[in-house]
Amino acid sequence: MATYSRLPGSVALITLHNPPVNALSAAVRQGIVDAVQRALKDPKVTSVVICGQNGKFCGGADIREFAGPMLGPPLVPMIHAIEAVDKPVAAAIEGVALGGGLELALACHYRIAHSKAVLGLPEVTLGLLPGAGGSQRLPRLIGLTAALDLITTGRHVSAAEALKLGVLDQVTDSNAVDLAVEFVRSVAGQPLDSRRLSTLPCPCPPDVDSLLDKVMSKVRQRSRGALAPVACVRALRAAASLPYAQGMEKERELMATLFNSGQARALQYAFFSQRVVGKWSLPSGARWDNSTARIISKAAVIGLGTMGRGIVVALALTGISVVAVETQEKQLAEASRVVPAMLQREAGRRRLATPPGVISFSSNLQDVSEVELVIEAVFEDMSLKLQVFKHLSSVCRPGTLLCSNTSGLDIDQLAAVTQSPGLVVGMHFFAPAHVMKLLEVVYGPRSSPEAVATAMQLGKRMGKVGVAVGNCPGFVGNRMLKPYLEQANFLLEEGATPRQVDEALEEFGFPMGVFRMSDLSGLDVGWRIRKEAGLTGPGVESTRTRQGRRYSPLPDQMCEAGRLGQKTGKGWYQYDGPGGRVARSDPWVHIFLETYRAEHGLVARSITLEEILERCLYALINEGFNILQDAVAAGPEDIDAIYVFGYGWPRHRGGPMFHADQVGLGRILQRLNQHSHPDVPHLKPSTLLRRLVAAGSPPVQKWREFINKERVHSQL
Ligand SMILES: CCC/C=C/C(=O)SCCNC(=O)CCNC(=O)[C@H](O)C(C)(C)COP(=O)([O-])OP(=O)([O-])OC[C@H]1O[C@@H](n2cnc3c(N)ncnc32)[C@H](O)[C@@H]1OP(=O)([O-])[O-]
Repeated sequence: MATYSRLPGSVALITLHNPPVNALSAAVRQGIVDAVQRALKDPKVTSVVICGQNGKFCGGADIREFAGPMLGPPLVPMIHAIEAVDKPVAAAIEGVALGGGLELALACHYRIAHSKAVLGLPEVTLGLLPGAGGSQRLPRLIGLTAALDLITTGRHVSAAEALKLGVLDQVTDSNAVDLAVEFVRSVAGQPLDSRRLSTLPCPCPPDVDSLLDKVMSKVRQRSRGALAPVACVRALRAAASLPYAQGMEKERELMATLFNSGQARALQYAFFSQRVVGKWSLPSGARWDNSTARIISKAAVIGLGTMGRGIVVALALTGISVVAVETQEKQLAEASRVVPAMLQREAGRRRLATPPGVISFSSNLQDVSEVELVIEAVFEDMSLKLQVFKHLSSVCRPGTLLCSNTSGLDIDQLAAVTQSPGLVVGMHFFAPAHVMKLLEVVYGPRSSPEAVATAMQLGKRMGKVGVAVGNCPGFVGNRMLKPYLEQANFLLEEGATPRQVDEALEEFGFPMGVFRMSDLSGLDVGWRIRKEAGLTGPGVESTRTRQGRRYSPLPDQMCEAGRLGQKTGKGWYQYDGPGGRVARSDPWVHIFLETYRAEHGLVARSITLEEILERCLYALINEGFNILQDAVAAGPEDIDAIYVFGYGWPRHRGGPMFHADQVGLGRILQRLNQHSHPDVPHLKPSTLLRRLVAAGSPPVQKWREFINKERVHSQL
């Protein structure tokens, strides 16, 4: 709702009440409509201030209402009515003015904000556009070029930047509501025509068409099939070329198309998934709201390879003092040189004046004795990690949390060699660790709630999306990746080319197909893991069935030929040289594949794009169902957040489990059955998938409840 009060000196104060962010729910909209009417009718009122309760102006339209029928007064006429008021109206912005919240402020005649406020039109990130006049008013206020940037990226801006752009009239370090009240009193009675943004022309650069074309091609390239950024550019083209009323008509038309698109539903689901994963729970009953996190101020990182360096930077950026340890002198010297520069660069990118944390470098493990938390990031080798954990357990003071950045090794085994297994968790970062948003927090059967809470809290401080997952080989992300990679290799055996597979996946929306990705991360990473698993290496017979399952030796043979990817200038593609980035098809690979097929008596067949997507994606999704069944992930949102934030799954497709829901569980089951083969266990449909289909394929939002019920009745 919204409350109305009259302050001394003829100012009406309208306060939005809808915790936690005063979203514009039906009740709030009704409250605003009523309060504005009251202010208009009251002859003693000469000016109006709109603010939000509890230091938050407004977080925009109530996203939860999007799923149901539209109730209450619509937003657009409400906003028009505010602009039309003939008494000065000011928005007093504290906390946030986002989406519909900023659109509400743009309808006001003046905008005054607290210096810590954050503003933006992030609708594009929810698959929408600023459809309450924002796409038409903002460019009229700050010019087309700046509006294109804000609206197509959805980025949040600080009050200082908003003031510079011209979004705000004043910024204060003290109380924004008090200042706004004082301000509107001072302008009462003054003409308002020039303050009504809908009446102003849109300031455009002379080469407006070429600017719009350039931005359109940039958003198409960046967003790979996402509809909303394209619609945003179209709405801004209308603002630049049409009178306001016609621009609004275009905005309405575009919004209607977006609103009913599957992409908007997927992006809104992704928004809520990101919040659901913060409310973690463990099978023991420990949860985010009954476990206490420790506040870490001093940490250590062991191992300064690529991952370790990124983790040091991520920690230092939060203001934590970091002891960075590397026992190899050459690597230590290089890290001491590179890490401070990385930190400076990242601090600059985040607009921090100075990097807040202090880093000390050491080659001596003894130097970590005083820290509160250690993150081990040494080479992915179990015996080495066990040695490090044993050593840490004796060097660190009692109570120190010991974390491993392993990408899939057994956390419980590491915990077992320490004196306090309860204080051991996995903190699986993604490269580059100071940039990528995902953090898998891996708990073993003995990890304490405090250790999980601390790792999750630390992840949040670092700006990560932390997802608590159970301990199993590969955890969630890499466990699901395995069948996906496997299918991609099988497709090559059967007649596809790396480019064909990659193009299908890139068209689906991944920033990079599986083979380009593999070239980027290095083919030797998987090779080492397969050697450790006894799947390849000296003495292993070169057959296409290993350990009782279909196996493709193709990637091993690539490594044996020295083709390790970008770092060697050759992999599934060829590059200009070692470290080259531009992938070109390589005739060598085609001959290699033909020779391989001939040797194994395989006849290449033509493979459709549909088959490529089905085999790669449904194998991955099927493993997701197994993961839910095994309770390694608490719900589909956890898996989807992992894939969206760590594995390049297109956000406008919600995540693999959301995608399965959209495609239809019955169809996924039927296609898995069709592609299934006795020696490819990953394609054998999971029991959970079968049970969901048998239960009538409930929507993804109901799966958590379904799984819990099935578990109680021991059906899973
Ligand atoms: C014609 C239409 C045109 C207009 C379209 C729009 O305006 S589209 C909208 C454009 N606006 C946006 O895109 C802004 C979206 N919101 C945000 O970006 C952030 O929430 C924040 C920066 C406002 C606060 O960050 P923070 O880290 O301090 O907190 P937090 O993120 O953890 O959220 C706390 C709780 O609030 C909930 N909730 C939040 N916003 C909304 C909402 N609009 N609605 C409903 N609920 C919302 C959130 O789910 C969570 O609930 P839970 O889990 O406790 O039950």
